[in-house]
Amino acid sequence: MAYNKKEEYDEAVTQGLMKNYRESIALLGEDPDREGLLKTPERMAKAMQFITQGYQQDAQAILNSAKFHEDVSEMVVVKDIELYSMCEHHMLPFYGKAHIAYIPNGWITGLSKMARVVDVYSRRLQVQERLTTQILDAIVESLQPLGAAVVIEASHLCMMMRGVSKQNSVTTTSAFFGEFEKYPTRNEFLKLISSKLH
Ligand SMILES: Nc1nc2c(ncn2[C@@H]2O[C@H](COP(=O)(O)OP(=O)(O)OP(=O)(O)O)[C@@H](O)[C@H]2O)c(=O)[nH]1
Ligand SMILES: [Zn+2]
Repeated sequence: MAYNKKEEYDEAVTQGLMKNYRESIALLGEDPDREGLLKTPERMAKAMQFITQGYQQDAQAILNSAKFHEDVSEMVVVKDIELYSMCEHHMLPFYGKAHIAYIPNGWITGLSKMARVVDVYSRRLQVQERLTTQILDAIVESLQPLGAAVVIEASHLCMMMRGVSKQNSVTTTSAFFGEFEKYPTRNEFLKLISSKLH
């Protein structure tokens, strides 16, 4: 399965979405037959299928595809993983960064798989809180670690382009498991992700 690039689109879904988007463009007062808009319903249909391709992807399959036995028990942190998701209330984007950590308990996974799991759950209709816990739960289920943590910082276009129109608010959500429920470990992680050193 292509993780990063959706190359195949379901024909029936594409046709259905195209019909809807053509109607939407007309309802919004535009001319769907104007040259610049002629291909727009098809582009939107493909873009939306790309943005929601996470429904067809399996986080466990991804994490387990590069799962290695390793006797280490030091904290692994992958920070600043960029994410783009869609708020389920307005179907407008929210975007930001995810920071993930875990303490292995016999198993590690490929570092890139963390970022792929972020994509699997970001590319759906989401709320930031659920996105955060789904990523955590996937890591816990696959690796059975001593601890795991996920922090997401994101800006929501539904709060920026419309509604309360607040341009600078950033929402932070977090989810902790095991060792990270204790303060020393949690604080070490929070300190590491706030550090500017790479
Ligand atoms: N908890 C949570 N809320 C979100 C998220 N994304 C958007 N929202 C909020 O979902 C809420 C939906 O509220 P409603 O009152 O039903 O919708 P609305 O009238 O468009 O609300 P306003 O955005 O305040 O204009 C808003 O407060 C949004 O800010 C998210 O990821 N998590
Ligand atoms: Zn919204």
